[in-house]
Amino acid sequence: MERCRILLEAARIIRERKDEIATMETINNGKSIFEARWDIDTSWQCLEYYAGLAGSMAGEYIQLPGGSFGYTRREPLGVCVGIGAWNYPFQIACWKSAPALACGNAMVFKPSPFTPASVLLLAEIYTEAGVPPGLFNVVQGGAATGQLLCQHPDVAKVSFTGSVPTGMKIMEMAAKGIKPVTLELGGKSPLIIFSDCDLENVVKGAMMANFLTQGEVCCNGTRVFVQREILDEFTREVVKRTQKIKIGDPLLEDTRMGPLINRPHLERVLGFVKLAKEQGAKVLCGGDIHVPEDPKLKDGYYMRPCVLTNCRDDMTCVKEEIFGPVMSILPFDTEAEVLERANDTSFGLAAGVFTRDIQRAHRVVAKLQAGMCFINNYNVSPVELPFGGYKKSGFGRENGRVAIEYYSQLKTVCVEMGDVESVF
Ligand SMILES: NC(=O)C1=CN([C@@H]2O[C@H](COP(=O)(O)OP(=O)(O)OC[C@H]3O[C@@H](n4cnc5c(N)ncnc54)[C@H](O)[C@@H]3O)[C@@H](O)[C@H]2O)C=CC1
Repeated sequence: MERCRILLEAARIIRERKDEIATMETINNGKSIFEARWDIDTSWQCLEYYAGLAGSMAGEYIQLPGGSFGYTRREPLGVCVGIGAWNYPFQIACWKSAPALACGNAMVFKPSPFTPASVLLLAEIYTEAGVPPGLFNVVQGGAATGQLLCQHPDVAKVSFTGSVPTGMKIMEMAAKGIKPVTLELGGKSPLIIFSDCDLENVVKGAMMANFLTQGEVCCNGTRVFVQREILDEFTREVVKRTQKIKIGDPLLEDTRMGPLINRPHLERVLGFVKLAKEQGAKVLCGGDIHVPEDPKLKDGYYMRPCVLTNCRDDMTCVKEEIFGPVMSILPFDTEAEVLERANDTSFGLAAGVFTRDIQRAHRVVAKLQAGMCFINNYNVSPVELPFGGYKKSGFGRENGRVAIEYYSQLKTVCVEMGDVESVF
């Protein structure tokens, strides 16, 4: 209950300082202030959720013959390391630290060197809320710092959010110390749109699945499979709305897309668009640099969100994670065909299906190889629901009740009520 009270107080302070934290996050990452406020909301909600669970963690009592019994205790792991990506800096730190602290662990958190700032506010807030000194710590640095943390003999667990190649390295390092890991890695998720869908909702869903945080979202549904009957109508509408996205100074209220994280990443994303064209895709809009009218923004890493058509499943833009605002539209005819194509990837983070046919919706998600499936929506992230991947998108879960299992260990106690029966 003490952990609960402190986490609730931290959640209250985050709510109170929401605008300040969101502004810091926008400067940190480049996402629009509008979106940054959403991130801060899911952050304090996460603290509230685990505050609620902190006081209710319990073991099991198991009866054994002869009056003997066993019971289990859920115990903390010790010092947990959190390593974050740059796309949701504050939110990632909350999604990792809230269950870690609720379970009685300490956490050392290392943000991405591209977004070092906002997590310091979280550390300040935890201290103000009453988290004892040393229980939540921020260490700045890049890969070398991350490696030292993973290899440290006093570290009991590593929770990582980032790319697949780094995830592999983390797992290797953790293996040497037999440490459990949670890996939240990348994706190339399918969004399947059947012709019986509600078109207005589907267009909104496809935009949400592709263009939040400049498209730098791990669970984005970037392979948009559209049933052929509605292909033209959907494409027309999605292009029209994509062209209307307001790009510019992310601190302005009406901006919906800010700059990408840095120049090398912008060039990488533009490189994917160039390669897509060379491989035969057609750019229906965007995919090039955007220079805002405001002269002080002229060197910013802005690009216009891109919709690609004429795509094939073997193209690089359809196979690899771009991590930028690039949507690939892929026509399909039948349910069986689209399921096979949707699952034909080494990733498995998320998937979405839009249809008015309730039986089909559940039949399709049951067959999708993805840890997070959406029916008739996309990229909503209630903290009550577990989130995490299948296949190369990682394992372990964040959020939801199940995350408790990833930040605690189970002790079994066997109690004898009779005499010891010995064979000796
Ligand atoms: N599944 C998920 O929940 C999410 C996944 N991602 C994935 O993350 C990627 C983009 O984020 P990045 O920051 O570029 O990923 P990254 O893998 O380069 O870096 C992530 C973090 O790991 C650290 N790091 C890098 N090398 C390390 C090493 N050898 N040992 C220990 N730590 C190391 C970095 O400093 C950073 O803090 C994308 O591929 C995206 O899909 C991003 C956000 C959420």
